[in-house]
Amino acid sequence: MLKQRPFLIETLTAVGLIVAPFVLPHLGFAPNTVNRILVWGLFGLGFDILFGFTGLLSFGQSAFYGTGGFVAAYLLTRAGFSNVLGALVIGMIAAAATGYLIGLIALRRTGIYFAMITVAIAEVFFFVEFNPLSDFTGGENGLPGVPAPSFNLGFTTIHFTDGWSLYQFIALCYFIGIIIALRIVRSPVGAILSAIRDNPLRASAVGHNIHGYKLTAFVIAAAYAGFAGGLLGVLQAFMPPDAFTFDTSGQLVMQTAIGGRGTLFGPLVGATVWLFLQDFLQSALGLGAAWKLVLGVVFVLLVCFLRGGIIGGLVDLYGLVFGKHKRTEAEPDAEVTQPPAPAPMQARKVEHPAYSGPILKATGLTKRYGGLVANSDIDFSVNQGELRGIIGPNGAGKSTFFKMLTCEVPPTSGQIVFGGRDITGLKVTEVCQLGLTKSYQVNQLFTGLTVRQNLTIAALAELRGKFRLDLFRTLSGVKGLTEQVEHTLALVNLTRRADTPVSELAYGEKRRLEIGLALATSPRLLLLDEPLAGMSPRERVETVKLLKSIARGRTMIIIDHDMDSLFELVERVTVLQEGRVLVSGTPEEIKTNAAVQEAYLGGVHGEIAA
Ligand SMILES: Nc1ncnc2c1ncn2[C@@H]1O[C@H](COP(=O)(O)OP(=O)(O)OP(=O)(O)O)[C@@H](O)[C@H]1O
Repeated sequence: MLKQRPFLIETLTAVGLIVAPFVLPHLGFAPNTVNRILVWGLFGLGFDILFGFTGLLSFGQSAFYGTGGFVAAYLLTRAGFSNVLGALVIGMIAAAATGYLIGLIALRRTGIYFAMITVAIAEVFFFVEFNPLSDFTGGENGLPGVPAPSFNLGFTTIHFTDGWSLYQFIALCYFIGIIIALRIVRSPVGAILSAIRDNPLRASAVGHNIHGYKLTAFVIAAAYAGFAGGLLGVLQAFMPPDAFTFDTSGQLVMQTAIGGRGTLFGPLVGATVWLFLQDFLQSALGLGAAWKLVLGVVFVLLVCFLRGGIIGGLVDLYGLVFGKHKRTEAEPDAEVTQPPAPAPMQARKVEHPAYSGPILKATGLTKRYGGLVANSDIDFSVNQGELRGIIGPNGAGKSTFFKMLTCEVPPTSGQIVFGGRDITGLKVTEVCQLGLTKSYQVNQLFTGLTVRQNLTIAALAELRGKFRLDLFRTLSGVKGLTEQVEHTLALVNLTRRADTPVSELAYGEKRRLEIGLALATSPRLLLLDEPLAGMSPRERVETVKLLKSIARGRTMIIIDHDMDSLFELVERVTVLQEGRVLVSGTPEEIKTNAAVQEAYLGGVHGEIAA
């Protein structure tokens, strides 16, 4: 997420665009090269939102670049449409609509499969342009005669013909493009896109409809591509057929990687390097087609040694020169030993206020993995305000049971009722939205973000619901967000570490943040899967103290192997063995239960938590 320094980036961009025509000619840049760089930069703004911010690597952006470009060019050259800006906007809308339809299909898969689908889609569009639609697109001849923009102001008409004159129009388009892109990445949607890039599983588990947000990023990228494609036709007075080629998509990916992904300006910087090298090596050094060899070497070196691209490298250098304080190990955390007593956080509204039974009731819950029965015929219920512990030997089925309760995995048979509502078969996102969530046995954090940003992602899910298109709202405009995040920071004793990146946290702090992520969604029922796992004895003592303070007024179910600590925390304990409920009772009853001792000690009697 970009730092929110009001209007600094916007102002610097405006200044850069204004001085560029006075400075760049002295550096050997022709106006046409600068205009091409801006078109690529604009194309890349949307792509960076998709790739850099959301983590979706598409090789199919040429499909939308070509669609927007050819729709605009067709309107201006064959359909008698004379308003250039209007044609560009229509082209952009056509590309966005195409992006929506393609996204519905492509986003059904992730990772390499998503990338492969986008390659295939780009190829289909290329074929369609050259064959069935060649009457409209001009086939291999493209569409010549695209007019330059002009604006009639009544008393005079402004013409943006070519060179630095056309630059003014393209620079204005780029400036509007960057303003919109900055608003998007600073909005709640932008924050959630970064969370999806870092950990899609957790983003959906805290209650966000990640498919909806990914589709949004896909459509935004298509819209930018469509507008940039239209500008390409205007810039060249001709819509070239190669807009649709796979090379176009590949060049965009490489330029973004060279400049720095997740920075918005990376594609612009990458395009500058690319086009400058192209002009310089081809014309000045007379390398001809061999210039791509040099580009290839530059690309490999950059990817190997500057993983954040040129902008990422500059940011790192800035950090080094100006001595950004980097901690390698955790500072002593005085707060841990003295947990504050924050005001109780409001649990969310009860969905069925008339319902008075247990908050959670599972009946006949069974989970089979092929021939292996992980859980078998479990009947289980928890009352409002209860603190329940679950214990059992390794492989007893405890985590699987939690996964079924939170609807991460569907049960093979059985029913789960939460707050009076049958939630069997719902999605994890919906269940979290109803107020049932868990902290994970193995940390599932947003590792590229800070502690505060992590908790913000979780709190946004509760405050905004699973999907909302507030693309132009700021995070500070989300009512109650700051309070909820600050409150959760205090609850898990991470206030002093709020702006620390997750990668710099000590293990115990990461475990507390893991619990914090679940807490920040204000759950009505909180499940904690081995919250003490992997902690040192000191961290355990502190975390138990912390859990006691969190537990006040909440309904919680806790799995842990540390029975001393667990028995200190909970009122009742359920013991699982070989996927079945062995027994339930108070900690005292469980400690002395012969069957439990048998399960743990293989028949050697004695108190298990002595
Ligand atoms: N996705 C899966 N596919 C196949 N088998 C699985 C899967 N998940 C769990 N199991 C099996 O189900 C059984 C119960 O596993 P589970 O992780 O629920 O136990 P657990 O009580 O949480 O164990 P631990 O205390 O070691 O975390 C184990 O035999 C495990 O190997």
